[in-house]
Amino acid sequence: MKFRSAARALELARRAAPGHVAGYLALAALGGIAPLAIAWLTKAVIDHLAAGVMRWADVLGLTVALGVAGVVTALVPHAARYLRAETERLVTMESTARLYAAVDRFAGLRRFEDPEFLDHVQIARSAGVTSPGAVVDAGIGVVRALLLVSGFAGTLLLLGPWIAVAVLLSAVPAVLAELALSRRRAEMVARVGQAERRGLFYAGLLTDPDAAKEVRLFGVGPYLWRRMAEEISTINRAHRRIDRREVAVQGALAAFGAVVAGALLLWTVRSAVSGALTVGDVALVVAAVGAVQAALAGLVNEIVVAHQALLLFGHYLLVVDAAPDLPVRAEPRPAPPLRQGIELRDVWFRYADDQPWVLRGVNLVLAAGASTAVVGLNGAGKSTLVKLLCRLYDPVRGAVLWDGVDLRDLDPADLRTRIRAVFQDATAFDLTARENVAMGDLTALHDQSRIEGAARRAGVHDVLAALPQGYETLLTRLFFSEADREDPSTGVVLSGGQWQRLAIARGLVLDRPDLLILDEPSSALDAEAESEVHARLRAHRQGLTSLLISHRMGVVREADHIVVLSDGRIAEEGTHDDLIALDGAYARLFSVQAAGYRSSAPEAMA
Ligand SMILES: Nc1ncnc2c1ncn2[C@@H]1O[C@H](COP(=O)(O)OP(=O)(O)OP(=O)(O)O)[C@@H](O)[C@H]1O
Repeated sequence: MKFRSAARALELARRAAPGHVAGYLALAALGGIAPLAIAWLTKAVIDHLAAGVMRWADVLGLTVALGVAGVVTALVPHAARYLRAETERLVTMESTARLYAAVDRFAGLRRFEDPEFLDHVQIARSAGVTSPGAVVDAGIGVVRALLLVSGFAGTLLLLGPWIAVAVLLSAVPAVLAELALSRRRAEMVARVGQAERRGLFYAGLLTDPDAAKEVRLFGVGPYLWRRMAEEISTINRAHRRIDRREVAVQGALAAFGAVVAGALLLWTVRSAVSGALTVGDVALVVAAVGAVQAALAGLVNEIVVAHQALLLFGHYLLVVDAAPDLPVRAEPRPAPPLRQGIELRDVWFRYADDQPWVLRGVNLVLAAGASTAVVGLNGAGKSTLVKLLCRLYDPVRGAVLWDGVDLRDLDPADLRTRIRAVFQDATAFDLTARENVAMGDLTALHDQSRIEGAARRAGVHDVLAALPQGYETLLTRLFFSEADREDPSTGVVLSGGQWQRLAIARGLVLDRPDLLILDEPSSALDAEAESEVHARLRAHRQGLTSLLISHRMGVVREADHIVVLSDGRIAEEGTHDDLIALDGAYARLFSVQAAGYRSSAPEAMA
């Protein structure tokens, strides 16, 4: 599993920065060989000097070579650092692009409501995208350390086989102990992952502009901070336990390494005194023992880093490789313009197998060119119906048919070019007014007449045109544009109703969608604005296939066809007059609202 992940990380790096990876690898190899060359050259120079040969010509070549090796050793880390940073940047760019492309490919909403999957996304976004770079870096570090170890171990082998064996064996406990520690650390990281995410959640709340007013007014800041501190303490306790174990284990290993090095030094000096080794050999052994021990420690460290990076990369791969959340046919049919209508045929839906049914056998036809309105109490399933029409979910049973063709047979992206919706909880993008409107159809981004036309239909043009930079004004105080750099106070915050009109403009920027969905489009508007916006929408919807969801019965009554949804079933349907004559749920809802409007204020308050 780990090997497959490592191969994926390397493949990603090879694609993102082939030249940089090759250059970094070459420099790392040079960095692994240069110390060996220096050790051997030093030994040769010392041996010449110790033999009493004082002719400059004899040692000139060696000294120059030593100088060159020294310069290479000095320069390599700097060049390698640059290549390493550049490789990491390019690889992270590629992995980030792949991650967000993969997330964007999920055609539905299921993945975004699965907490376990969201955990993977959170780790993939933060550490996961940098992990392939870390894997490559650690891999190259392993190559360098292996070159160093094998070069110096070979050298020691020449001087006395048992020295090499002793030094290598002395590293075995270190390797095993470090790997065990790394495993423990990885387990700990997985264990505290929840606490870390919760800590981030509290930190986000404490600094979130949207939450700021309630946090302040209700005075819940200290409570949130205490909850965050509890999470941080949990994380710290887990880290502290591992750190203490590491100090104990690494201290013991360092002492053991020093004892082995000391014993070898004693033996080497004694061998030199007895004439079995030269003075140069002593220098070589000292250099080799230090280098092998340092390189083995480096090797273990790189393996540990690679191991942890691969664990994080595992979360990244889970997201990138996740199966589509909605099945899409291998060769989906393009969605044709709507001719007859959309039919929900015996549609059953629930959000998860262990949750109650939200829609229970809904049969409904949205006739092409007609306006349909859906009413019902809170939680009746109206917004869920909208999500099925946009194919953000598939029905659990039954089907939604577009001119008789199951939505599951159509290309979701193609289908969505035919549908526009104004959602109840439309997004306020921290972008300019122009971009906020154009999000409904990006082909209109630079088409002022289309942007303005949509804004006029939604009754928000005058507001947007009067902003400090008109449609180019940023609708946020979180950022400032280049034009505003000197005057960040020009970022504008719209009111709730103005945002809602802007969301309507977004829904109308595509001129004639095949289906226009309006899910509570006017809940934040004042009474005057509401009737004005609905008059415009009515005019715009003439001849369009539209679906309106609203609790405002005065608006609903205008629809060609009205459906009452109750507890996931269609309880009543017909025209306003039909339903009033039926004297059922619709008539009751209508008369309750009408009575509310008619009653005088003091009575209503009583
Ligand atoms: N993403 C979700 N996951 C699980 N349950 C959900 C989800 N969205 C909605 N529900 C549940 O489905 C039911 C229907 O919700 P829905 O939003 O469709 O109702 P609605 O008729 O639009 O209500 P309202 O008038 O309050 O907007 C509710 O019980 C709600 O709790």
